[in-house]
Amino acid sequence: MTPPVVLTIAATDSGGGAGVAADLATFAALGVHGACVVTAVTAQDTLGMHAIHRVPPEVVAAQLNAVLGDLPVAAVKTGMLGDPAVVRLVADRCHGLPLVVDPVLRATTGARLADDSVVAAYLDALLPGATVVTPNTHEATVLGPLPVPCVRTGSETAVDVLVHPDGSTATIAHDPVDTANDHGTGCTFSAALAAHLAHGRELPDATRLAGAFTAGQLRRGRHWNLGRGRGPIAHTTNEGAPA
Ligand SMILES: Nc1ncnc2c1ncn2[C@@H]1O[C@H](COP(=O)(O)OP(=O)(O)OP(=O)(O)O)[C@@H](O)[C@H]1O
Ligand SMILES: Cc1ncc(COP(=O)(O)O)c(N)n1
Repeated sequence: MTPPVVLTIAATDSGGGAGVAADLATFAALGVHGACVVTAVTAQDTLGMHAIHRVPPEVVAAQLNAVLGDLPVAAVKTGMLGDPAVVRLVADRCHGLPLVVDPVLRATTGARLADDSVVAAYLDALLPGATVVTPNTHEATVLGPLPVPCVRTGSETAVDVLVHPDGSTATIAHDPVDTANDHGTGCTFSAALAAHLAHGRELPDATRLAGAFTAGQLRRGRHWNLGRGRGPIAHTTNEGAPA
């Protein structure tokens, strides 16, 4: 059967932990075809961010035209956008589709990935038309209350709270995993959420399944030894390499 298509609009991470690499691996694991629109190229490893090269907005627009003009996109996920013009462009092209916005403002390693103009564009243009927003604790503080559903993800506590615009909440708890290999966790969660929405699941169900998948991948990679810093969450689902 032809799989649903999910589009990620995000940046690359040369270390393969976060961004587009995490999203496409998650899509493959969850049975959807992944398309990708690249917003920036980052030189990054488990220790930190070394360089960021933004893709010009007109090239981001050309990628969006190519994907949206050809593929039957069932859901979209956004990661690092990094430029207010790109935030507005994504709002213009993607509102109306199931849209998961992971409002990436800084990396776990501390690097700032969005300035005040990007935050303003999120609040003004992109977030109001999102299906769901997935801020971590820091992002939720910066963005404040939102007019759309949010999943406030619980780094390390593994307790996620789905907050509806009317203030009602649903709490979803997973078994916490004790690990330092968590680079790319938020990307994995938001990509999994988009994949489950593309499969037709309702938001509460998709949220629960995305959290369970992410916790499972953290567990899978908890003893891995990749890099000298915070290692990546597992992006494989089958370590059975050819014999
Ligand atoms: N230690 C952990 N054990 C189990 N689940 C976890 C753990 N840390 C995070 N999670 C789960 O992973 C998902 C993503 O949450 P998290 O808060 O880490 O995102 P994030 O802070 O946006 O990540 P990132 O900093 O990578 O962008 C949530 O479902 C959360 O409950
Ligand atoms: C390209 C890119 N996208 C997103 C993140 C955030 O992920 P994390 O918080 O795990 O560093 C990142 N570091 N790099």
